[in-house]
Amino acid sequence: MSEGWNIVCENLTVRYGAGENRATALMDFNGSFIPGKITVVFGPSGSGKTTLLKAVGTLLQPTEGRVNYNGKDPYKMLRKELLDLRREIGISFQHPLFVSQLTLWENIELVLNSSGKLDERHRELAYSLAEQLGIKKLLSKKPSEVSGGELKRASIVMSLSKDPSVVILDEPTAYLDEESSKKILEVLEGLREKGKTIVVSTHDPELIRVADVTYRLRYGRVVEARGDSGI
Ligand SMILES: Nc1ncnc2c1ncn2[C@@H]1O[C@H](COP(=O)(O)OP(=O)(O)OP(=O)(O)O)[C@@H](O)[C@H]1O
Repeated sequence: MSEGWNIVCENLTVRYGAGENRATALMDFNGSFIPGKITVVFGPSGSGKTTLLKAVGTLLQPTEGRVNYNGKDPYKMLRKELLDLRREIGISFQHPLFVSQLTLWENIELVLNSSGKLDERHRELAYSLAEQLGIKKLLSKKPSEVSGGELKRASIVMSLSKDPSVVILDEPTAYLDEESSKKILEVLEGLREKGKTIVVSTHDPELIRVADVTYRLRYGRVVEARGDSGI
């Protein structure tokens, strides 16, 4: 499957902690993420961007409200159905997770394998993404042997090489120089052309500029929504 999914959030609320420590990170988020559009979530640090991306990415069950993938709530799916859906979601978070004993390439293969996509087509896709993002020569290195920015780009290759229908990237251009950020934008524009559903959080004005739809968050609430997010 390569086309994107329609993701619709209804009154999505996420609270962390319990008792006196209970805090609302996301409040009543209503919005959608649609195929062939780059949807950007931005706002100050702590405004709930990562929380929203995790909830949309099926990694954090909302306290209230719903996420719908083509009309179905992943948090109510049977395990097998949820695992199949997760194979079609490529996520890269701010602090990338790698197995430290493995090379970058082995880490990429690990992700492909766990998605049932360890084949030539996906290996080639990984190589071409690595080339596009300027890290192909580093694939034989271990995570500790490359810079933070290089690791960030490797993590984006890792999440995209399985050719997911839904792409969720948390601050993909953070800590990157202008040239690397531009390459990430080009990758995102290519994914948009392919009709993927693209969800990105950022502080980067350039990324906000190329977005089709934007949600600005403040204290866990949407304070401004722009673009056509209708389905
Ligand atoms: N696991 C957690 N337990 C308790 N509180 C949390 C947890 N994760 C996040 N928070 C809190 O929830 C709020 C939203 O955090 P979140 O990481 O979603 O913000 P953000 O907009 O992504 O911030 P940044 O731009 O700094 O990455 C913050 O107040 C944060 O301290």
